[in-house]
Amino acid sequence: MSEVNSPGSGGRSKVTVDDYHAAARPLVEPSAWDYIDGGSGDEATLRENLAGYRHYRLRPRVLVDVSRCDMRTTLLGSPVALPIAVAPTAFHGLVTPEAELACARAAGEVGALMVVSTFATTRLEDIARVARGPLWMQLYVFRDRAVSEDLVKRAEAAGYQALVVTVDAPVQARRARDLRNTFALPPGLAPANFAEGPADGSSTELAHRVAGRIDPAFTWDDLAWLGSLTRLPIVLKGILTSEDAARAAELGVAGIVVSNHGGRQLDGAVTALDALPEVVSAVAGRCEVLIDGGVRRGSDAMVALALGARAVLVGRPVLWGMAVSGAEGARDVLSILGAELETAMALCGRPDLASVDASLLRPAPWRTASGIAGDGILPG
Ligand SMILES: Cc1cc2nc3c(=O)[nH]c(=O)nc-3n(C[C@H](O)[C@H](O)[C@H](O)COP(=O)(O)O)c2cc1C
Ligand SMILES: O=C(O)C(=O)c1ccccc1
Repeated sequence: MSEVNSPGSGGRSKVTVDDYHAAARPLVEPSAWDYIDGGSGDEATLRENLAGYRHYRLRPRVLVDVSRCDMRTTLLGSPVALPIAVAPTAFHGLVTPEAELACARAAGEVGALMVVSTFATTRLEDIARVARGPLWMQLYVFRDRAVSEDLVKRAEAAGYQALVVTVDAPVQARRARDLRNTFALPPGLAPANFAEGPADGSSTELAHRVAGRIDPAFTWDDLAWLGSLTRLPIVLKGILTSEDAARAAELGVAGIVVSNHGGRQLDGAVTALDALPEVVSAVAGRCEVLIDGGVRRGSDAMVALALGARAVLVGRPVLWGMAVSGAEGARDVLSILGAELETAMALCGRPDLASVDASLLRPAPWRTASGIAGDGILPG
């Protein structure tokens, strides 16, 4: 039983990821809350990311021995206890003083992979020191290539096992909440991985100052340069089409994260869940395919796995957990998702990840009837 139980309440107060969402809100400074919770444009894609998981119904099989459900897998060769990983999110210091160290400890305790953001508020070496599970380093490629090169070398030296290059943010989207709030990091908080400190806590319009250093001219042709810097496998995060997925696979990337950046970049973009089948089919097993955006239940993760994802990443929920109770809260959020996935697999008669396949799903009836998607929505 978790320590996050409030004493005398007669039970656990937070048993779902949404419970953490509600509990975190009053604990986070309002402009930081908007930065975390918000999206771009009309936030249509942000909403769709959640709604998209309701487009499927489950086809449970029964009389299968589910006395033990095995959620273990590997991600680019690293063993993990569950196919649910921590997405890279900037500035963990906004939600807990232990910042990324809390997150790394939580991921380690549950045996999950953590992807560390370029804009972490803790040095990547310090995160590696407390980590007990695999770490991947998320990379933005900057106009000043020497800054990115330094990050790559340091990540490799510190034992990170892959580079996750984010490709859906050549420019920062307009996020109305942040613009209205003139969102800035509080004094004393800054990205920790740049020697020269690209933004100090007192700067206004932080996102633009920091994101303005990202090189909008970075293209496919530059990936060879990146590959020449490192022996780490390269994962591209933010792919949403079969065309780009095929191109990535041809270039030999090790993985793809199908993602619309949690509805924070291109508003109106397809959901990652909708894009997943075409990406899986285009790469045809040549690289690993992960997905993120809107996973709030273990059963959501199961749907993504059934559509061909090897793992899902979760972003905001981990931040909510940390806002409530640091490492303990993040661990509880990941544990809740793991327990829900395990239960869903058992109730579907799928005792291991290999048995979580497209036969588990059918489109929700309204979705077929409305003609939004009928034939061809499911792979195979
Ligand atoms: C507060 C916040 C900061 C983020 N920072 C980064 C980042 O630095 N690099 C990156 O590639 N993605 C970043 N993302 C996107 C996440 O990696 C992920 O794609 C998204 O949060 C997944 O959606 P979810 O929050 O619904 O799980 C960020 C997301 C949030 C919410
Ligand atoms: O906020 C984000 O989603 C993000 O990816 C980002 C981009 C630049 C600086 C900090 C975070």
